[in-house]
Amino acid sequence: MAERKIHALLECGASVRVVSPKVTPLIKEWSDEGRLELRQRHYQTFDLEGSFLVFAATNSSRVNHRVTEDCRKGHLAVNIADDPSNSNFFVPSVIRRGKLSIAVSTSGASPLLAAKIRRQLEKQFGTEYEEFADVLTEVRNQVLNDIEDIHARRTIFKKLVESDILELLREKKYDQVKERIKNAYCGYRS
Ligand SMILES: C[C@@]1(CC(=O)O)C2=NC(=C\c3[nH]c(c(CCC(=O)O)c3CC(=O)O)Cc3[nH]c(c(CC(=O)O)c3CCC(=O)O)/C=C3\N/C(=C\2)[C@@H](CCC(=O)O)[C@]3(C)CC(=O)O)/[C@H]1CCC(=O)O
Ligand SMILES: NC(=O)c1ccc[n+]([C@@H]2O[C@H](COP(=O)([O-])OP(=O)(O)OC[C@H]3O[C@@H](n4cnc5c(N)ncnc54)[C@H](O)[C@@H]3O)[C@@H](O)[C@H]2O)c1
Repeated sequence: MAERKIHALLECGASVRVVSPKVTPLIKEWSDEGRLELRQRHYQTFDLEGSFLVFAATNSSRVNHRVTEDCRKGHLAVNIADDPSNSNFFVPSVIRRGKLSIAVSTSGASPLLAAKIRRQLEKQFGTEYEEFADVLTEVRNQVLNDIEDIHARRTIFKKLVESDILELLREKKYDQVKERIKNAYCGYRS
């Protein structure tokens, strides 16, 4: 379980500290590669020093409870593997498409349901959304720079989001994408 959470944290660029007498081969590999800090021993309160998010993920509810109490005293956000009702945050099931993230949470009711909905959404939101978000970023920066009227900007953004650019990206018709962007701008550029 810790391995999965660590993987997600590393993917997000977090700096990770692991405290455990035993670790999986993959966690050991990440440690050897210098991708995380490994303290290969039992948990001590001072392991929390400098932390922002804490995951109490041992197989001992006594130890998890102790970590939770230490976090409360230190005002740290803690996720408890075997006691969701006492966690102060849950990890959602996430789809990432570049700058776009879609998170699904059942507030602890059923992680399997969250994962099922994630798989359904993955089909609906394909990899073209990554390109779409990149195109929108570029155009939005241009519009923010070129057009002062906030209502005009909103009209342009609405036109772009509701255009067929997404389908065009899916079909790799990049010339037509440029055309749509030009059209959205039409009449506004000073
Ligand atoms: C979304 C995801 C993210 C992630 O962890 O990366 C996630 N769990 C995932 C998978 C998963 N977890 C479990 C199974 C086995 C089937 C089952 O038991 O249902 C599977 C399925 C699998 O392995 O495929 C077991 C399990 N999970 C929790 C408990 C404790 C309890 O409920 O008491 C137990 C029982 C342990 C035991 O048996 O002792 C608790 C939590 N798990 C959460 C998140 C939080 C609520 C999220 C929400 O409801 O939205 C919460 C509350 C705390 C947290 O961890 O933040 C990820 C799917 C990623 C994806 O595929 O997209
Ligand atoms: N939230 C979730 O998604 C989820 C999923 C599966 C399991 N769980 C829960 O997570 C917990 C862990 O499950 P697992 O399958 O990863 O167990 P596991 O036995 O594979 O791993 C437990 C780890 O805790 C370490 N540990 C034990 N005592 C420790 C201490 N005092 N200090 C530091 N580390 C210590 C062990 O060395 C081991 O590496 C269980 O309570 C389980 O119910 C939660």
